[in-house]
Amino acid sequence: MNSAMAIGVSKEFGNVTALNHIDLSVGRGEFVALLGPSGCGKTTLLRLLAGFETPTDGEIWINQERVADKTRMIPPEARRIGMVFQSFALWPHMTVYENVAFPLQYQQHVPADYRDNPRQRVANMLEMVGLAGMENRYPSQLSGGQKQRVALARAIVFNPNLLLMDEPLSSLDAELRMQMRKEIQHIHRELGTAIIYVTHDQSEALGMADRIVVMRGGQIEQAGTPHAIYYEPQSPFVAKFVGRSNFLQGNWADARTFMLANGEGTIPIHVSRDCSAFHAHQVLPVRPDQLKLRPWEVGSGGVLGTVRHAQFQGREWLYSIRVGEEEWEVVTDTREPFGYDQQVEVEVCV
Ligand SMILES: Nc1ncnc2c1ncn2[C@@H]1O[C@H](COP(=O)(O)OP(=O)(O)OP(=O)(O)O)[C@@H](O)[C@H]1O
Repeated sequence: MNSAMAIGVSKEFGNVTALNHIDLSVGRGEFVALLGPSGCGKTTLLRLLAGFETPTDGEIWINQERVADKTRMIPPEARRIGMVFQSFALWPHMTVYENVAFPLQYQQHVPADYRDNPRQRVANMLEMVGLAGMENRYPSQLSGGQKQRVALARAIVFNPNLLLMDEPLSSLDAELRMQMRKEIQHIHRELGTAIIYVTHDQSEALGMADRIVVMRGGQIEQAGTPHAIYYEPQSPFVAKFVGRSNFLQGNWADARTFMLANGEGTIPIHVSRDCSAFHAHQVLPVRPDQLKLRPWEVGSGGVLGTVRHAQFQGREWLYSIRVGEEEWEVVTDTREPFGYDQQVEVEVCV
């Protein structure tokens, strides 16, 4: 069962192709993050799902119903979806109560009990987002974090099947963002509502989503679990865009053996995952935490590196290691730090 589907969806604005044949399916209760650089089409896809735009081609399905194609369009209020935007979009002349209760009047699929007892329902929602008792305040009397909680309560009050969130935390400060992430996860667990969450912040996507859809130039570049996106990127773009990557230079001897160019000779690296997307580039993508350091021992036959920079980060050390002509980034939790110019053996664990 799906909460939302885009089938072959394209969207053109004049001669700009914002989306190019997108296929996306979001399961019941699934938390999907749309991640990608500015202009890749994330917001356009969300607006098509919401019903603010019509696709140029393809179909949109919400809750097993075809809600849009190039000839027909079911309006947003009939789609049973809640929405939260970066800008909060609260009505300034309405109290918190009136803002949150509003969808109970204008949405088309509202359980009768909520429509008949809006006070109780709004109070429950405000409690869920940590704003119990604030019904009579106006938006101008709230902090940024509180406004976004009101927007969240308003988005979920009518029991939507799908929640669309467009960069909901990007106007909040760093500490509040971390706190709100937990609250969004909590709400997701409590309600079991499917969420499609647009962000260009990879740590939000990695930290919260069940599945990440990485977009680029109006297309889906890769979709998968946060773990798969991070450790099994299928293109140089994903390897660079999500987290940091070293691209080790060498040659692919076969599908699982990368011959690392190391000074005069080569060192074979056995790779346990599919890296076929990188064969043509003759590189091996390696995360900074997939490299391990040891003091160098003559005759070890390993990869020789020299420490160029070392930064203490609290729980871990961040190193730049010179290997031949390249500089690799390494993150380790080694207790005994390595010093500047020290020779180390670098183990590649992929
Ligand atoms: N109403 C519009 N008219 C013309 N072009 C548009 C319109 N809306 C979006 N675009 C273009 O479509 C492309 C995708 O835009 P979109 O807003 O979906 O990207 P995004 O990934 O959400 O970017 P950001 O992270 O900066 O918000 C961009 O090239 C944008 O300029």
